[in-house]
Amino acid sequence: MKTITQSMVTETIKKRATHTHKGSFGRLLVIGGNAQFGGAIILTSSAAVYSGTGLVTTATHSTNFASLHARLPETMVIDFQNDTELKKLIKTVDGIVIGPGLGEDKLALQVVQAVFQSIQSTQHLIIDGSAIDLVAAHHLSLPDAKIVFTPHEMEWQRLSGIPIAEQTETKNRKAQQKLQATVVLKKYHTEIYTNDTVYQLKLGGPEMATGGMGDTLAGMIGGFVVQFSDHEIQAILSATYLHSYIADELGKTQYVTLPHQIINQIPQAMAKFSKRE
Ligand SMILES: NC(=O)C1=CN([C@@H]2O[C@H](COP(=O)(O)OP(=O)(O)OC[C@H]3O[C@@H](n4cnc5c(N)ncnc54)[C@H](OP(=O)(O)O)[C@@H]3O)[C@@H](O)[C@H]2O)[C@@H](O)CC1
Ligand SMILES: Nc1ncnc2c1ncn2[C@@H]1O[C@H](COP(=O)(O)OP(=O)(O)O)[C@@H](O)[C@H]1O
Ligand SMILES: [Mg+2]
Repeated sequence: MKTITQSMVTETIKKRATHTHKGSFGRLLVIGGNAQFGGAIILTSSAAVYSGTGLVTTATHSTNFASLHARLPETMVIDFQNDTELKKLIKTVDGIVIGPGLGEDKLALQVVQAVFQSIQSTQHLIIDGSAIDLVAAHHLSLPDAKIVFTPHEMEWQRLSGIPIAEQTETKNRKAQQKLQATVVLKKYHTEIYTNDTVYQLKLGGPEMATGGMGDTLAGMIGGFVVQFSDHEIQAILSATYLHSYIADELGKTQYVTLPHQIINQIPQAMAKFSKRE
């Protein structure tokens, strides 16, 4: 396994060119948040915006509109029950994050199917949380797109069929090859399985064990892949690194680090790494 290094992050987060505008930094659609899990999609959307994504739209349950906008006026919203609007929007974005707080009911399944039917091969698709469980439970065929799965160990067990205690590098690699997608296996010392290489994160710790921490990472990965799309794998590695780097920095003075506190620190951390040689 290759360790993810600081230099991979500095190579990714380049200084922004001057003659640019919001359209230069990616369009991302973030889908999730049912009536019960609205907080998840606020975190994912916020992480995407604070990671520098040019334009973020959130497709969620309409009960979340007011709370989402109160926390994050930078995002646009649509009702994820509106199949026609959703499919129209999918055509206009560079990437999609689907799953945080989506739930697993009939509507959630329909939303995942709509995305799988409409997405194009050039678009990034980050599949997290409930969407991973839906793929596993309904044996959904994966669309032709740049797919990244972000499971925790139990979600990976459901998706790959490998029990947590048997999730070795060899077995995980075999399952990744079968999926032909990048897998960010989240745990203490997260492992990232790509088509060529397995990477390991040597940062992060139990100060991060709070609900919403993975929802936040999904938004960061989405924001990074649409912005730094020339090097998709480096973008994924960099987002994963920064997420835990910020947590460890906060963890020097805090017993726990909350997802929204990590989100607030993303712009500063990106500036710091973009200036490092
Ligand atoms: N504020 C909000 O709106 C929030 C909304 N959320 C949304 O909720 C949805 C469901 O996601 P979920 O992760 O909470 O539930 P699920 O997939 O059943 O996993 C839990 C089970 O797996 C087990 N487990 C074993 N290893 C593990 C590991 N390394 N990491 C984690 N778990 C591990 C674990 O074991 P146990 O705790 O019993 O020891 C337990 O049995 C999803 O859409 C998500 O986005 C959350 O983000 C929270 C904040
Ligand atoms: N003990 C730990 N050490 C390192 N990282 C941790 C630890 N506990 C949780 N994390 C990190 O927090 C995140 C949890 O993801 P996930 O379980 O999907 O959260 P949620 O769905 O509640 O948002 C992952 O990035 C994981 O690596
Ligand atoms: Mg999760």
